[in-house]
Amino acid sequence: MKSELERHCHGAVEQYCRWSGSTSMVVAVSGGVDSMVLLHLLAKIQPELKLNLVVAHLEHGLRGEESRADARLVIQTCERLGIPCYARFVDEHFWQRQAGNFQDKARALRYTFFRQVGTDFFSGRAFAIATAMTQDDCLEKIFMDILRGRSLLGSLSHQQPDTLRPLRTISKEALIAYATGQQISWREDTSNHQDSYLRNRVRNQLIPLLREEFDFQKSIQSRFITDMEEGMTFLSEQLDALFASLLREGSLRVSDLRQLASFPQRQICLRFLQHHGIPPSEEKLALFIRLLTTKGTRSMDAGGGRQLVIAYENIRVSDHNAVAKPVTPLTVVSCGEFSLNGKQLRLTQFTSQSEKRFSLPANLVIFPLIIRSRRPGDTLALPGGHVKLKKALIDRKIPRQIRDSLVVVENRASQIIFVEGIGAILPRKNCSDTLEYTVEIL
Ligand SMILES: Nc1ncnc2c1ncn2[C@@H]1O[C@H](COP(=O)(O)OP(=O)(O)OP(=O)(O)O)[C@@H](O)[C@H]1O
Repeated sequence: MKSELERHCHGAVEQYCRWSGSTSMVVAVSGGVDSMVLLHLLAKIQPELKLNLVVAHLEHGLRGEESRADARLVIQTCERLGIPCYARFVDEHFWQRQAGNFQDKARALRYTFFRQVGTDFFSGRAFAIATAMTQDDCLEKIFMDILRGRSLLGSLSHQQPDTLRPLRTISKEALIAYATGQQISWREDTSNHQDSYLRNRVRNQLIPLLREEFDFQKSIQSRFITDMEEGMTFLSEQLDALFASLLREGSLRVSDLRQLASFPQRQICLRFLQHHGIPPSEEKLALFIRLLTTKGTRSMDAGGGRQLVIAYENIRVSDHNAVAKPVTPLTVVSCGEFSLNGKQLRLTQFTSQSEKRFSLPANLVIFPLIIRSRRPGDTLALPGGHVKLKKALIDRKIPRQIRDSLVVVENRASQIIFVEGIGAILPRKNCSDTLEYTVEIL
């Protein structure tokens, strides 16, 4: 007979697997009661739902013997349950080199590690990260975001679609009762009792004070909170979809952003920075939004040697170093993957069309091909007639700064058959041959 908690977990995980189409999971286990219960619950339902589980534990290296004992408990429990476990031990000196909010840094480090474990263990196949966030954690997060003036979109929406939180409607009290009843061992993090972090002060002082006046169980389950959660999740998904519809070959149009109201405009800018792996900040976002209203070619430093460039009303991110770095000419006699000044060109003998992959008919792929930068006088044979490459790049609104670094592919008959940023150059609309090639810049 399954207990109520087991039934709940089974239902939540089954629903997630059906929705995502994947049964592979990285279970984030800290050794605390919440995640130890999650681990046992998932181990219990593993055979029925055919789950592929791997555990990830990050030892922050800040609580000496205490945190090493947490890691040992997680590793030993996994051995007993027959679940593979990856533990990463962080050197305490690592933290001395880190500036900014420690809790935010630690969280970012944990998620990078969880994703790395999943990518390695599941060899690039889709997987979810399962964490043991509880109802109490949700409430704490909402309070913290309000108090710090942060967007509630993060704490109230179900966040990234690759994250599973089957216990988010369960109280910590219920998890402790389950762990005690099932004799599940867990570790107490003594730093949770120290009030040096805002989160602990919210947990240890603010919440108990409010608990005297309010029934939290009722508040969390209230229509108001569930409406807010569902509303924020819906909004988040809509914004993701809007962003996906506006993004073209990694860039956005200023005119599309200008049409948006201030909230969605900010959210799309935020997603654009995240899409390019640029850590967003209030200052970067403010500058980005200011650039939308100025004229001409403009740019801002995005950090990490990268630049956000707006040219011809097209917004893209470029590498400082890659700007105008010409391609060293290369002659190729077969398909393959070729390194060109920090970029890779892949030429394969199958058809696969997508935003970044371009099909070339076999009658144009006459080896040897020359891969190079543009040259003065380069001309493209297009269905409407011959066009100077320079003009085609201007028409395509490709910024001047990057034109010399674009990859151009020429065949043995001295015909240009591909230009990065433009795509395949086909002289006739329908010039496909039976055998096709695919060219792609990575
Ligand atoms: N050191 C750790 N190693 C592995 N997993 C951890 C670790 N710390 C936290 N977790 C996982 O993250 C869950 C939530 O922990 P906590 O609320 O402290 O972190 P959070 O990152 O702010 O929360 P969330 O990611 O769920 O929004 C834990 O229940 C556990 O599943």
